[in-house]
Amino acid sequence: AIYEHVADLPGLKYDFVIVGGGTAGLVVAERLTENPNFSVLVLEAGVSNEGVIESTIPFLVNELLAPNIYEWNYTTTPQTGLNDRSLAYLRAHMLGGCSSHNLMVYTRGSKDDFDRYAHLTGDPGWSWNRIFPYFLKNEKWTPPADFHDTTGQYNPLVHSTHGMNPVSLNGYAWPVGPRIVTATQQLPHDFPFNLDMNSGKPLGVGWLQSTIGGGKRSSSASSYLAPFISRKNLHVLLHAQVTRLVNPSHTNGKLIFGGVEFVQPGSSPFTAQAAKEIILSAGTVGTPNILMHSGVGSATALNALGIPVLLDLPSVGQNVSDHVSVGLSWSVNSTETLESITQNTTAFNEAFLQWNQTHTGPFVELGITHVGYLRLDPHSEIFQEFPDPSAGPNTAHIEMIFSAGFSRTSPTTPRGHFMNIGTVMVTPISRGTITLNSSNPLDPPLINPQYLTSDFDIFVLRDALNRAQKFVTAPVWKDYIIAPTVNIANFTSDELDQFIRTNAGTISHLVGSAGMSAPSAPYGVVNPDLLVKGAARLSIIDASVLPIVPSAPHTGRNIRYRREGSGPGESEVVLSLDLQRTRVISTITIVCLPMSPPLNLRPYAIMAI
Ligand SMILES: Cc1cc2nc3c(=O)[nH]c(=O)nc-3n(C[C@H](O)[C@H](O)[C@H](O)COP(=O)(O)OP(=O)(O)OC[C@H]3O[C@@H](n4cnc5c(N)ncnc54)[C@H](O)[C@@H]3O)c2cc1C
Repeated sequence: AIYEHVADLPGLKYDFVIVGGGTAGLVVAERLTENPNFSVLVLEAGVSNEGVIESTIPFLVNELLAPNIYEWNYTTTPQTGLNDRSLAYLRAHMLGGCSSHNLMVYTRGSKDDFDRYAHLTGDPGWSWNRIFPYFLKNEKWTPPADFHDTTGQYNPLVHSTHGMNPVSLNGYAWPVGPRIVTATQQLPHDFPFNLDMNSGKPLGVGWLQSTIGGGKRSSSASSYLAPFISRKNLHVLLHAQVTRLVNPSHTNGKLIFGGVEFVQPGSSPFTAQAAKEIILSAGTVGTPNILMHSGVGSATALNALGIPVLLDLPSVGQNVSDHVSVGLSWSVNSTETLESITQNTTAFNEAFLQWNQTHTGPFVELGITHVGYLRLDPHSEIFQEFPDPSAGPNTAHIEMIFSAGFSRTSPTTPRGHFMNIGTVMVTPISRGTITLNSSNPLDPPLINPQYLTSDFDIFVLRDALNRAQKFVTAPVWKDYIIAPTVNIANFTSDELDQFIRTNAGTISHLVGSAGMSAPSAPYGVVNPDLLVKGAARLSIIDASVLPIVPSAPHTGRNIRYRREGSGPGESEVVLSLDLQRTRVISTITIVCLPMSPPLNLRPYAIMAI
């Protein structure tokens, strides 16, 4: 059952208390309560997703991505890499978490990404092959809303029709879609067509797959909570903001928390008890925030704020990474673009009516038709300076998101009809932090992703924009594209950098603030079984445990590394040596490496050279 007021709960003693009813939290709540002997309480700070039409109708999601009650309404610290701009940092404040308001792009990442997690943690359970059955268990492949023939648009062999969360190809045919496929045929070397980017080998351009079924959003709330809400052993309390973990004790040298403290609006704190385990799933921002307010984090930082230190884990809140994006658009010689709806009230109302009546029409999706994954040129000069941070040769540095126009309109959106290519840097070297601003757990933490503070990251975005321009040179665009909205073709490299730093944003994929590492690693927050290091009966299950953001590839074959220096917490220098290990190609300084996983796996493997 879902409760609004703590007084309505039958009690506050459960086997498991799950902190955060978001993307991950509700999945684990469902799995645990399959066992009728387990009782589970989910504490969610936000509101219900029920009846929130903007969360159900895919096309309307943008309405949720503005300051409102469905949002934590965070802002990053000023970002030096973005010319000191602060960005809104979107985090859902509702059941289902970010799966209730994200852009529903369904990409699993590459085989390399998961194999790197396995290697980093020493746990083969994280490898692609071992995770793959869980993709299938999660995914319920569903026909698109328009029931079009999907032959040649995906590979059925890597999908499942028996999972929990409906996934589908686009259910509305924007005319730009087939043209994008033609462009891949005309420029096959640069933009090969990929039948299915969710096969573990995402390189190329393929048809978008979305967490949408029957024209409606699939979220953890719709797929993992709603069908099971009548389970007697599953209780969800809304408007319950967890402030800290309390009642600490020690058993066998391990820290155990006896309770979870939370508040409801205007209330004094309550404490829920977990007989078996406390499971943190408050997300990449929320989870480290709760840990630090509970005395788990860097002793130095906690002491400075007067928070009693219970467990010195310096990696808490460190090592965060994210995907940074910047887009280009072109006016087009067609009226069948997203603007035909977003800039026309009558058409908008008709589309709304059509969705309401039949769950068909343009509202069943976002107008993103394809996604592309590309690698930098292996001979690119940037690899003289930086080791390749991608997870391997099947992994992209660049993601491209192709849309049938502007999905959002603002006063600055030009009027007319457009095609958009969003480019995303998906293998960042920049690393940032989530830290506390005060000792009050109700104060928002400081979110500092340090976007574009590595020259590698800005290089990737420069390259990505050039690729986007290359894409529109395919003959298929001759009678379609009229002109770019911003012509960057003659920009100098410095001008291009300025364009990026002034316009780049985030696509809200922050990870790493409670990263997993091998049990023996001198950094990390959780072990590969997701139990917190140095604690018992406390686990973390959300995106904060991913030590490196999955990209959705690698030229470093010829590079070897050696570490110099490095005491815990110090910065260290990584030398890049040539294949014969006789010549230093470059050096990079990695700050806090002892608390972070290496940017590239191989340095650790061959550290001893
Ligand atoms: C706008 C946007 C677009 C995105 N687009 C995509 C996409 O297209 N495809 C994709 O794969 N990924 C996308 N992502 C990323 C993806 O949605 C997230 O990485 C993922 O949902 C994170 O899941 P999580 O379980 O870690 O955290 P969340 O889903 O954020 O869950 C955390 C939950 O904990 C709750 N919580 C936090 N603090 C507390 C507290 N103190 N007490 C109680 N409850 C608390 C929150 O309210 C929330 O419900 C997008 C994200 C955003 C924001």
